[in-house]
Amino acid sequence: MRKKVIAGNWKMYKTQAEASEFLLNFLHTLEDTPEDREIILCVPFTDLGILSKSLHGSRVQLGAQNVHWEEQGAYTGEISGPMLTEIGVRYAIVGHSERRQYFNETDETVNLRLIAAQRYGLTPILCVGESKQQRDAGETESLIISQLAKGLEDVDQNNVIIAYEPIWAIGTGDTCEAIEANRVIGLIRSQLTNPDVTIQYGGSVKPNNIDEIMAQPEIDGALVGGASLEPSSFARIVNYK
Ligand SMILES: O=C(CO)COP(=O)(O)O
Repeated sequence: MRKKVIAGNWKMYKTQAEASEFLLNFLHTLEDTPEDREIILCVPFTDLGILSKSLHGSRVQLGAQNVHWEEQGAYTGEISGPMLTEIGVRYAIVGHSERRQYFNETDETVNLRLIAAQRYGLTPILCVGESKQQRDAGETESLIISQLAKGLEDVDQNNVIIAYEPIWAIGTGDTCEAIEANRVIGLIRSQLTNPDVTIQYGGSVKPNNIDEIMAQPEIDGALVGGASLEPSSFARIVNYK
């Protein structure tokens, strides 16, 4: 059975005070959440310490939004795997389209980060997905196959999550049709050596579309941006039917 995983990606939102306030209003909503699903919050680096303490003993796991490939070194602005695992972080998003677009992340650096995440005991969440221009040009399939081949080289597929995030659906309210997301995720699965990898959909996931998304046979979870910032909307998503 593939694991169901709902992850929030807070991006560059929430101070420590705001993060604590979120938890006050969120954790009690998990009382009746079915055991079959895992819940992750991927938060800014500055929130990790305080959330690690507050989430101790809860069923919510902690994730970072990036991780460097070296254990330590002269890499201003970066963070290493051991720095994350030391404070209880279990997951790290790698290769998010915002990193690829604004911070020059390439398939090669994404691959290095994935391998390092695993080496230091983290489970990486690899993001792949096409732009509107690439979709309109009919390049979706070839792009995703290429991102997977390069990103997953020498990566252990027993310890990775993949998120299909079409760039045109991120932050736009323009969700990919559930059936189309299911088709692309099926394509992703066909490229893997381990068919049991958890594959999420991300891009304008909201309380009003999560049930349809999670009803698709290939989709094992969601990577949620904007709707994970508000306790009640993230609670509704986590408690999908
Ligand atoms: O980028 C995303 C999650 O990583 C998706 O963001 P939104 O849910 O805000 O569209």
